[in-house]
Amino acid sequence: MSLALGCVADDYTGASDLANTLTKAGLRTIQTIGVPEDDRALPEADAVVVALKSRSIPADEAVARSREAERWLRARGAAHVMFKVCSTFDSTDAGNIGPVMDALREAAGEPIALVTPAFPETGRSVYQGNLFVGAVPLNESPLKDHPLNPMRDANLVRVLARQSTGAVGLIDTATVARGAEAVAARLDALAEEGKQAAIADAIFDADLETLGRAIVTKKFSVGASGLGLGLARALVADGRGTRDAAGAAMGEPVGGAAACLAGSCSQATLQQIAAAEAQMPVLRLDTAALLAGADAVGEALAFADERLTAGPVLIASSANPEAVRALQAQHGVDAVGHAIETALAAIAEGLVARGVRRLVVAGGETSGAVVDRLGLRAFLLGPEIAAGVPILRSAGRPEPMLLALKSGNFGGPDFFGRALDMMA
Ligand SMILES: Nc1ncnc2c1ncn2[C@@H]1O[C@H](COP(=O)(O)OP(=O)(O)O)[C@@H](O)[C@H]1O
Ligand SMILES: O=C(O)[C@@H](O)C(=O)COP(=O)(O)O
Repeated sequence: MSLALGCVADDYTGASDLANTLTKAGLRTIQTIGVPEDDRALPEADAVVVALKSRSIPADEAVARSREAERWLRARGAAHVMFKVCSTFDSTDAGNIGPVMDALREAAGEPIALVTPAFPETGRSVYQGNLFVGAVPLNESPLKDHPLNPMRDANLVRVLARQSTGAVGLIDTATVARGAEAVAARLDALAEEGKQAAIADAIFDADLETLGRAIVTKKFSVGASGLGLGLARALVADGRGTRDAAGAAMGEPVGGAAACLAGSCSQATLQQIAAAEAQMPVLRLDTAALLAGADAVGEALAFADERLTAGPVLIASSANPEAVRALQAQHGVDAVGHAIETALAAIAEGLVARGVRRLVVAGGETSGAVVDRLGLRAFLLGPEIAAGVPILRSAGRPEPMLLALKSGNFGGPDFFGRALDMMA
């Protein structure tokens, strides 16, 4: 396998989002869960996205896992490795974007890393270093209430500087408008000044194409799906792609029952759960009772047992920001997140034991817990359900499964119904 592009993603939904973008742009892409144990089990690909669950773990562990993934990708020919972070730059001042970026940049031997989370297709744009979510700055968006990493500063030069050991500069929109050579020159100039990272403005896909052309010959970058798009288009223009890569891996229907799980508390997911009430039975977990030791998993599986033969069910822990804060104040942020993720993963395992073969999961950390519990190791890319959310087909499992791992913030109000229709 000689890869045109290698990617290390800090969560599983983010990895499937990026793999979807690369596939649509013309790179045959595989998503692996962690570093694969055996290369021979993987089909030929132009790009591999190694998905890690490293966004909210201690920084030194995130660095170690990311370095291992980067070494694996380089050994398979990836001259450029992109570190995939969230388009809303989800992180805390302790990391993990800064520490992982510092370590991978140094390993690549690059003096400076270009960084941009812009993803115009989903409304994420960067102007003068400030990240906008739709029409509002990041700190005024629903991300200000994220249960694990509330984002309270839209200025990414500042945010990244607090996490990185190096100084951070800016490649502004006027420079990007002058083209790839101007971007490359500005990157060199910032490196000369001693900057080790540069936030790059990008508002439209054309800006990301410029950035992709400017850095495709460098060894390392940091971004969300938009930068993946820019890099993929530059590589395809260079003859490194595959025609008809998109949606090719959907395969035969997998049959079995279908279900949805939601652990995301994002505004988009809360609306999607409300809309799903009209389409399927919905169980809202009693999270206070779960934290107090009640058998929420047993109750959820009993709920599913009574209904699964008639059609899909949705089981959700999701709650509004006030309820999330109240539970966290009582038990602590980490304990709440861990207990709920563990319960949803156990419910997923129970559902699969009951014949579920098509599973939709909302939430990045939640998807990580579920996929790990199910022991899934790699995915092939099927068609796109909504921007940033593809259908995934499990690889290397005797009985294949279809999954959709939805970033909390992605998808329209009808997401769950639409995903189930497309996975039928
Ligand atoms: N009712 C709740 N109260 C507090 N935390 C919750 C609740 N439901 C889920 N969580 C936790 O919130 C976090 C949501 O993160 P994640 O799954 O990554 O969603 P998103 O994709 O929206 O970021 C998880 O750790 C999850 O366990
Ligand atoms: O870039 C994005 O917005 C997504 O790909 C992503 O990383 C999803 O993270 P979650 O919202 O935590 O699922």
